[in-house]
Amino acid sequence: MKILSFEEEARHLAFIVDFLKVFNADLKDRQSTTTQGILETRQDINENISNVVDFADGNVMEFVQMLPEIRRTEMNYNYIETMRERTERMIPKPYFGKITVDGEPIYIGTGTIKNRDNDILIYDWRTPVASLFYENTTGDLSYRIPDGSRIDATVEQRRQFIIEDSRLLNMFDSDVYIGDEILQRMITDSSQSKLKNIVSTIQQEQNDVIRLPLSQDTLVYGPPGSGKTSLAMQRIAFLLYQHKETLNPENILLISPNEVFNDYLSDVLPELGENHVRNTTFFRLISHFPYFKGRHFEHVYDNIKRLRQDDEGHDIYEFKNSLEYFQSLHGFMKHLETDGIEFRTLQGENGLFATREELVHTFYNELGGHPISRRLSKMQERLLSRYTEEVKRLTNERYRELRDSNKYIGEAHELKKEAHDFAKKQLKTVHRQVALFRFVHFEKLYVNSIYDRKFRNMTVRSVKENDFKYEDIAPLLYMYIHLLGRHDRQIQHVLIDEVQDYSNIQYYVMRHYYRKATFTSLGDPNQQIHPGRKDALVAKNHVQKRLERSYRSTNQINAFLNSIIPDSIQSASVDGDEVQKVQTEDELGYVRDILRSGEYPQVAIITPSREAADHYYAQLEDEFPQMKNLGETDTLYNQSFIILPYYLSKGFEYNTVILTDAQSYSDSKHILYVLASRATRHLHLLNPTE
Ligand SMILES: Nc1ncnc2c1ncn2[C@@H]1O[C@H](COP(=O)(O)OP(=O)(O)OP(=O)(O)O)[C@@H](O)[C@H]1O
Repeated sequence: MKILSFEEEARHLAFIVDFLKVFNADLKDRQSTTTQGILETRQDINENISNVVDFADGNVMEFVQMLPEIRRTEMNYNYIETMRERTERMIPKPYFGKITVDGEPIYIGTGTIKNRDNDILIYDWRTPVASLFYENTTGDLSYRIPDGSRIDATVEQRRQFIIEDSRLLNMFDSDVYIGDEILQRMITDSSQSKLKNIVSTIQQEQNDVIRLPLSQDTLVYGPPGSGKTSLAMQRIAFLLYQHKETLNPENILLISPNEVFNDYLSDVLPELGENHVRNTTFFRLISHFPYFKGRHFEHVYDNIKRLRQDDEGHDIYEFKNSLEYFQSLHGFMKHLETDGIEFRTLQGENGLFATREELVHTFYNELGGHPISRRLSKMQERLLSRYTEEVKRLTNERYRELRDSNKYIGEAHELKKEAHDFAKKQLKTVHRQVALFRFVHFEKLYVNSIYDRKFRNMTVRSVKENDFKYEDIAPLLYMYIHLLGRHDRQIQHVLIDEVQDYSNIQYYVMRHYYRKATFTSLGDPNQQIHPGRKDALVAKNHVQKRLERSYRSTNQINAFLNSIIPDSIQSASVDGDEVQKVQTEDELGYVRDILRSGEYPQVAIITPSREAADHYYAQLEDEFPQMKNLGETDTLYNQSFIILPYYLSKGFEYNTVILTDAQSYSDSKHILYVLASRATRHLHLLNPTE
């Protein structure tokens, strides 16, 4: 094996860059020819084959004959577009690593590039063989291929490159340096405020998770900064690559703690060559079901605030999220097969449409042999046809009235229309109730499922006042999804970030709704900021992985985190400033000085409440127009100066974090832990408890 010198590697890079540039220019040419081709074919269709396809004319055949050609041209166009985008993206940094495997050099980058002879010049990081790079060592190793078997290989050399603007700046052989120089460099690089693409420095324990099979449910726990979110992104990119033929971005869903995550996704995925992955929050699940339209549910942020202020709400929150209630809910729903179902009486403007008793009778006596979801859909069918009949009957009745009364003049068809509109209006509410399954009284069922009297009465009040709490969402959805058999059919893989925020019942709502999907769930029990206690997640049949090392914050910040929760973090980071604990009468003045100093590229001011955030913003916005006051539904986080209430800061990181009024977190070490771990370099705590 020949070991290339720095100069030889630089020459190789120059050759690859030239190749990519020529390839890119060629693709651009081909793109314009293909666009022209598509335009000409379209024009041809327009001119020569009439728009109104006429079977008698025989031009249908002509059109059909052209279809494969059109499809081929469009596929060709898509291929050219992908490759053009890929080469353009890769010119400044074609690859970041190299391994020599059984004598053959393999360069690794963010996409595969082949020459005209089909030789691979650069391997996509997601190819099976590239996995060897992430073993972070040399010697006799093996890698897994898609059919699950393993191939033995000897890695003779592992090299990392620093390439910027198409120039080789440095290179490291991992067997020469102890530790990972590039990782250190990446960690210390605070110039970027965006979530980074960590593809060049994925660590072995992270690589293991990224490359787990799609069919595998996985639960990953790891301390703050251990790369869980980054890993989720890399895993999405990996799965999409490995299952190109069967998996599209629309088949993957990321469930994250807040809306701001959209921005994160759009930062990283395109760099990895992927886009259009769907992102949602648990709260947004309710909007999938029109049944719940008009019901007011407390948002998770308000829930956290309320529980922190008020001891009263804890009991019921904990009860509704407990495994015990969840298990009893199963029993309750099973029992509904034979007894206990609740319906609403349906009442039109013109009188009774269907009584509760009648519906119960149909459910148990006429349809009792079917599973519940089938019974309910059959009932809906029947009620809808009764509705149609009733509209007909009412229309005729009204028509006769109109016709016979000498008050109304008009043609017969006008009177008929008026009569029909009248009939529909009379039954509008009924129709809505039937269409949305509101004849099933889910709220009452929910109340009945609560065996504790005190909690049941409290829930009755919430239902009456249309003031549902955050903890009501999961049981209601769970019942709804189960009893009606509602499932999403498109999503094949779900990634849940911050999974510690969900109770078992919430988790299983997501599992059941996305029934066709496997899950990668990532979190950290130490970052549970909800004031209520929760049982540990029961993750049956999940592979459980633990990440140990943390890459985000300086050793000093990590030591501070360990002082809050002992032994919670293994720092794989660098040294920085001491954590600043400041007692001051003038917090605003302190913050202002930091912002004015110009020393900090990105500062997050984290406040204990929305009101405090608004107050700071009002005081600072004139002097610092680049400042952003992050709102609850904002999707923009990437700002040099940002103010945000503590509950919005989950999952993100900022170069400098200032915690104002830090003593307000003395009730929860977990909150303090989460907030402090947002800082990558500098952490200032204003007025913490001593
Ligand atoms: N292998 C790696 N190479 C370089 N940087 C890394 C690596 N893994 C993680 N990081 C960096 O560490 C930081 C934290 O990563 P990330 O946000 O994914 O962690 P997390 O586990 O989701 O944290 P939290 O639990 O606090 O939300 C990011 O800046 C990320 O780029």
